[in-house]
Amino acid sequence: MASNTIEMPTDAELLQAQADLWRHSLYYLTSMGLRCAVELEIPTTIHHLGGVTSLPNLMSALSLPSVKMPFLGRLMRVLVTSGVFAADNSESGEELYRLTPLSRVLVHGVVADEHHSQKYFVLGVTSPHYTEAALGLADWFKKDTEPPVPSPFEDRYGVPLFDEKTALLDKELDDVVNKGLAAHDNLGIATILRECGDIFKGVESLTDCCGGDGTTARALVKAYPHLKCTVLDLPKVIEKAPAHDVIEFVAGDLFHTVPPSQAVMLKLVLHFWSDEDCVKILSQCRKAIPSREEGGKVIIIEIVVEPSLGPIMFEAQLLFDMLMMVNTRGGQRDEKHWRELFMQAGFTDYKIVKKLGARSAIEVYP
Ligand SMILES: C[S@+](CC[C@H](N)C(=O)[O-])C[C@H]1O[C@@H](n2cnc3c(N)ncnc32)[C@H](O)[C@@H]1O
Repeated sequence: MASNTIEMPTDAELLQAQADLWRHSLYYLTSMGLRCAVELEIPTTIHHLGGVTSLPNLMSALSLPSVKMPFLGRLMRVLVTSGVFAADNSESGEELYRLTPLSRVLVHGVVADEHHSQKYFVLGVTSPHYTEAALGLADWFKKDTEPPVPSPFEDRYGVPLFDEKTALLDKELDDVVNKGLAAHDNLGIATILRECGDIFKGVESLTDCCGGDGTTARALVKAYPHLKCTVLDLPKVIEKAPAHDVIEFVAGDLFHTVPPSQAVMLKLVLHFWSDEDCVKILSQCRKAIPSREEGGKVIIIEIVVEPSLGPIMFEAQLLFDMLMMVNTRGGQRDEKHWRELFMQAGFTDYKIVKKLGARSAIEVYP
């Protein structure tokens, strides 16, 4: 029977609970502080100032009114605590702010092969549309809907995210999320090649499914010049892809057909799709490759949810899963879940070849 009394924590537990409650209820202010830093272009400005700056120099480089200096100091203090920036003191005792690896990936406008500024990822995921969709979670849970269950985003706005119709909802949002998606997806191919390039060794031909404008394919053929690489994407994307003398661009729909190759790659594709759709996509990929003996395999780069990666990576994976739950019909899967999808699509075996931070490289065999 429900009791109307509650066991009270000790004073020490109560004080800790209060602090934890503040942190968890207020973490959205960390996100908004990060968004503010990106909107003000603080990472790019510190980069232009040589990678290190004092608060007064940052104020003047940002052209902010001097009355706001103490407030900027408070914002920077939170962002230093969350690892976005680093701080130390100069010999004269003045506080200096520096870029960290995190803020370096937020520097915009730098021309370098491997650099893809994550500015638009931050602006997309902290946008009013995303946050409003998340605010509707409780109402969404109460709604009894026939499968396939629309995401809270789709439920709130009547159109899915990353869809032709998203631009009709809000052109600016569509633009930001597409740029954010491209930046997020592109961050990584150089690391993949360095950390587990062996998965491409000996592969004669490869189809990069949903390969966009061919950024990944160009990096692959540069590293493996013998590789015959095909990029499959929707016609509207392929139309705009820059031509390449080795890479073949094919306009099509991966639910209908995948151009045949010895290996097919699905890099950050399946987490957008429901289980049913993933099985359809994987089945098309299986049809496109030869037997395992002939080197046939599907290469998947995705999150494999796993607590053993440690609390920070695990939390990042779970938050990314919540992002997918709120905004798409997809999600992040653990190994058991992946195995079920591979077997349902008719594959016989798989191997997690390498863990790459919060993501993994998986080979799936027919
Ligand atoms: C998140 S995925 C791309 C990830 C990409 N492989 C990467 O790592 O950079 C987004 C891409 O999928 C493409 N796409 C979406 N639906 C598709 C479909 N049915 N057939 C082929 N491509 C599709 C989109 O046009 C977009 O270029």
